[in-house]
Amino acid sequence: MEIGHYADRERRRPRLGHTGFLDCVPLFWGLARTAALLDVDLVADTPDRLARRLLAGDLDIAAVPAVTYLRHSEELLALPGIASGSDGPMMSSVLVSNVGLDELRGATVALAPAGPTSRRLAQLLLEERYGVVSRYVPGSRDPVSVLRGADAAVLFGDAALHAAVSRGRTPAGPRVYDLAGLWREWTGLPFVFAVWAVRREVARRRPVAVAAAHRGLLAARDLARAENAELAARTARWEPFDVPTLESYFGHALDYSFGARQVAGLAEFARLTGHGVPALVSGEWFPVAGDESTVA
Ligand SMILES: C=C(O[C@@H]1C=C(C(=O)O)C=C[C@H]1O)C(=O)O
Repeated sequence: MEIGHYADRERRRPRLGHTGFLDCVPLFWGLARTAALLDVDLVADTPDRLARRLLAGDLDIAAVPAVTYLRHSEELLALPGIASGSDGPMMSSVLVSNVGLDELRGATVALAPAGPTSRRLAQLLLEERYGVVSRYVPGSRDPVSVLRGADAAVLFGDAALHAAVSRGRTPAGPRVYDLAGLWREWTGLPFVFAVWAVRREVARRRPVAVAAAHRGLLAARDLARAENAELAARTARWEPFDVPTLESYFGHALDYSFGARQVAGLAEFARLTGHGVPALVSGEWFPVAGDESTVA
């Protein structure tokens, strides 16, 4: 009887951490429809906890906040070709505010828990683009109550999308500023909120499994893009967003590319926030999926 086989760590599916927000839904769609879902263990958690769990060895590959990746690029490698960001307004990372941005000097800004990149981007824009120094306090994830006790608040994920969509319908409410949109206007570059990262140690020990998961993610992304209308219609049955909103969010606002322009955007963010520029800028990625000679 092969009891040893059952417990063999190397046969374990790669544990893949995702945020559980709508920005990962197209990937589930593609992973399910290509059957690559059978080759990974999906684990949902908040972006900051995914990063902690990846670094602690509790996950093998995960979508981690860009700021965490920049801080830990010695332990992590980014998978090429895929990230979560946008080249213009993203809709799911926003600053909601009772006043204009240049009126936020000395004002209280509530920062969403669990989304360190959105928080850092908002602070960077306020301080460096608008010359505004505000008082930052911990915020909540509830778009309805988040402005109680604060003049403005950073939201990300589905709560931000909700705020962005409501603003279009009830223009009398608080203003909603799209953080990636403001970044794009300021720098001319796309913004990367999360990269898919693997621990270097896992990449060394299990290159074939990591390459297969990487290929699975790329194929899932491409299939979801090709089937966007159907994806939006199926998702709208369960989410508080209508089909046109989801079609536009999945198909236009979200950008899963991670090529030269996105790397330039990430490098610029690293420079402006005082992080070292990550090695991937000089071409250090996990070996590209599909190139079996580099992963055998
Ligand atoms: C804006 C989004 O990106 C999220 C924002 C993150 C951050 O601010 O650190 C991290 C992961 C992303 O999933 C979103 O999920 O909608």
